[in-house]
Amino acid sequence: MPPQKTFQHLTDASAYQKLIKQYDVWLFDCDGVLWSGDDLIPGAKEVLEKLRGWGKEIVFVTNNASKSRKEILKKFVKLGVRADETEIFSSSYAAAVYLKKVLNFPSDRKVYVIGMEGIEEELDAEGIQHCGGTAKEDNVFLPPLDFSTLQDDKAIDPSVGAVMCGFDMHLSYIKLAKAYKHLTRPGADGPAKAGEVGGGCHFILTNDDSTFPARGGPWPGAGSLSSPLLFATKRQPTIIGKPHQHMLDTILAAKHFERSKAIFVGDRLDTDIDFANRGDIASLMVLTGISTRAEIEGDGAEIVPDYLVESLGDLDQVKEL
Ligand SMILES: O=C(O)[C@H](O)[C@H](O)COP(=O)(O)O
Ligand SMILES: [Mg+2]
Repeated sequence: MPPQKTFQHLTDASAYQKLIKQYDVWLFDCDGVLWSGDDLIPGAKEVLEKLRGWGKEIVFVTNNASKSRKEILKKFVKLGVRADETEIFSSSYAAAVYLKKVLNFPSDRKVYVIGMEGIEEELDAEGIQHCGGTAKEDNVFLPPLDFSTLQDDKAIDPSVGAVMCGFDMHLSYIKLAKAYKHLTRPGADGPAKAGEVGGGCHFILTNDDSTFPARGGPWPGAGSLSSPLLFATKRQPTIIGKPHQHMLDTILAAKHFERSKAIFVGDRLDTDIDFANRGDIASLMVLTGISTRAEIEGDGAEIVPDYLVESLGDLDQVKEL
């Protein structure tokens, strides 16, 4: 058995200073690191400003697909945190890029969305047609045990060539039922082809976080919302967000940094820290989100960061480099 990985718990200004000196590229998870819902983590804004002032490159990497990069940028502005759209990588963006650039998704096919504006706006930006999502007709409740409207020819659109599932606070039976029908029609396992009616239908999850950190949380996350579809269809989806490779590919296509000089700051072991570990990027865990210190201690710990601090705000104790 390989020896258990250990982490360094950093607790004072000189340890934080040494860490900052060591890494030139700082990648930040958002929910649970910079903010929790709409509440900024104390000190996070100040630390980001200091890192910029010391010439560090900043990148934001979020699995949150509820917003597009443009909308995430608005959130940064609202919270008074400096950011640029080119620094933001969301799973909604990475998923749209994956469809366009990796799958060459045909322009005459549509994506059926379980999700919110974030996914729709990123699909629009890539020129990909979509339905479901926030469309009025799919944001209603069906009368109990009444499947009649789903029999309508228009209900199950054969031009759909992919189902994309992300965080959706208006998840409903109608959306699950339509997505299920697309994913299980004859030949759905294959790729979507141009000019075809029905046939292949890709199954894509923006991310599969089990829980979501926000005030009063954790709450069920995007992965919990897509699980009924996995259960019903027995299909294995392609998952885009952290810890999966597609997210790293999307970042590296735009940012060309040396991995040995980069560090990823995250609150969640099975997404952020695993993402960094798999990608040969150093990892710093904070305790302001989902995962706990108990999970990285002891023999049973499977995913362990390189460093631990209580909160990103602690690094604000560093006054100069
Ligand atoms: O359910 C979700 O989508 C996730 O919990 C959440 O949005 C993760 O965001 P991150 O921590 O990667 O910023
Ligand atoms: Mg997080």
